[in-house]
Formats: sequence, structure tokens, C-alpha cells
Amino acid sequence: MPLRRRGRYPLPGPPPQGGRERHLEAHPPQGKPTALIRLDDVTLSYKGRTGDVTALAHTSIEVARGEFAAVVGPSGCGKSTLMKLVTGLIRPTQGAVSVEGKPVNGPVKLAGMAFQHANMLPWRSVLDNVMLPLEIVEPHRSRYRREKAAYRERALDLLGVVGLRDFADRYPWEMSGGMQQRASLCRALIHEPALLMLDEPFAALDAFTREELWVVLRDLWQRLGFTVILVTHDLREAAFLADTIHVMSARPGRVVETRRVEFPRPRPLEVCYEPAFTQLVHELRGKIAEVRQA
Ligand SMILES: Nc1ncnc2c1ncn2[C@@H]1O[C@H](COP(=O)(O)OP(=O)(O)OP(=O)(O)O)[C@@H](O)[C@H]1O
Repeated sequence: MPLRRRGRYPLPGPPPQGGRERHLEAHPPQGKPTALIRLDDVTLSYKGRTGDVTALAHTSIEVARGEFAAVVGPSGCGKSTLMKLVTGLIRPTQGAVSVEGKPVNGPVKLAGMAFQHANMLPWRSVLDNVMLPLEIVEPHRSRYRREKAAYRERALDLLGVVGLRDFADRYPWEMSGGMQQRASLCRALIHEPALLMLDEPFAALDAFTREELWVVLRDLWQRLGFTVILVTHDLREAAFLADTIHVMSARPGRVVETRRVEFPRPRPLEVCYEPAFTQLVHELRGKIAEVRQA
């Protein structure tokens, strides 16, 4: 059964049961979109060995439900720190972080995550790696044994979307870096998170594979309608994928510019060769060069 389009129950497998949260709702059809994530004047200082390190200072960001947001900025400006704040792995020194209107006080359950390295478990097949969150995250965990066959179909279906259905029984070490990263996107999405957090997910890949993966991510996002925060150093990646790009200053990081990306969707890769795209990337690069020197 093919994956259904955004705004409907997106994946085959066990249907929602009594009162299950609808994490994968599409954009609200009209009016101002509701913020899924809000950072309000957030400062974060780490206790370093030689004194406090202020990674973020007075940072405010809002990401709407269903939005694709990218965060770019110079190295060390606090992008990964921002990810940790949103997922509740650390708490702000000052200011407030909220998700779905509620203050974040601990690890956020509605997030799926993927990083620069796919971090697949080498002793599990690709399919078993993808299904791992279902064994851990409620409500799937309690249903897992009973409904394993349906979950398996869901995982195979998702692998099909990223072109890996025929590789489900392989082990990660039998696959290329790009294939592993496709599988890691499936693993991040299998439990239908409302939010996908991506920290440099394609940075270790060659340019061609990276572009292939942009398209995979674009298609998954368009189909499933989750919210994304993508941290990247690649300005073309941000401009191709995002609705909104937040540019951060050098450390202590704060958002110095927020750009809406207006290229129509669905965006073909060819958009990357249009003058308006090049212009946008140039302007972003200029802004980052400026804040690096400030
Ligand atoms: N646990 C920690 N203790 C002390 N300082 C830290 C800690 N984690 C991060 N930092 C410092 O906070 C600053 C921001 O780090 P962070 O990893 O968020 O930056 P980043 O923008 O993701 O970096 P990069 O682009 O190089 O990946 C850096 O100066 C870093 O050295």
C-alpha cells in the first residue's frame, strides 16, 4: 500500500487508537500557522572547565507546525546547542523553550532525530534498525509484539519511499554511506514524530549523493507533513529545502536574520541553478561572512 499524502494518516500499519495524538497533521489550512516550537529570548551557558561558555545569547525563534526551517551560521555559533534545547536535552540558563505551547522540561517525545553519521546498529538488519524506535517509543512499544507484522509493513513501505525496500534484509555495513543515511531518515520517521531534527545529516556525503538525499527528504516532508529543523553549513541545502532560513551570529549565537524562501513547491533540483537561487545563497554567504568578522 503506498504512503498517503500529507494531512491524512500517513503510514500504513496500526491505525490511530482512542485519543492518539495526531502528530502528523498538515499545515493548518488557513490563518496564521500555529507555532510548534518557540524559543523566547533564550540564553544558554555551559559550565566550562575554565569558566562559563555562553553558546547562545538572547535567541528567539519560532517554527510553525509543518514548516521546514533551516539554521545556518558560522562554526561554533550554537546550532547544535539549539537542537539540544528544543529536544529538551539541556535547559536554558535564561528564557523559555516551548513545544506545542508547553514549556520543555525534559526530553521531548515528539521528535525524531538524524545526525551526520547514520549510527546504524551493525548487528541489526536495515529493517530491524528502522523498526528500533517502535520497540522503545510509546504507544508503539506496548503494541509492538502484538502488531509486529503491521509495523513491519509500515517500515518496508517507508524504506520503499527512499528506494531501499529491496535492501531491508541487508546489514548496514553492506550499504553505502548514502544508503545508510536514507535508512536513518526512515528510522527517525518510523514512529511518526511531529518534529524531525536534523543536525548536518548529509555533511559526510559526496555532492551527488547529498543532492539525491535532498530530494528524498523533500519528498518525505511533502508526503508526511512533519515539521523540520535542519542545522546545516550548506547554504544551497538550506535554500533548496527550507521555507525559512535562520542565520545565526558568531558565538554567542543569536538569530541575526530570518529569510523566507519563496521558490514554489514542489522544488526540482534545477531551481538550484536559477539566478534567484544563486542570489539568495550569495546573500546568505555575505551575511555569515559579516557576522564571522563582527
Ligand atoms: N558541553 C559543553 N561544555 C562547554 N562548552 C560547550 C559544550 N558544548 C558546546 N560548547 C561550546 O558552545 C559553543 C557552541 O557549540 P555548538 O556545538 O552548539 O556549536 P555549533 O554551531 O553546532 O558548531 P559547529 O558548527 O562547529 O558544529 C562552542 O563554542 C562549543 O565549544
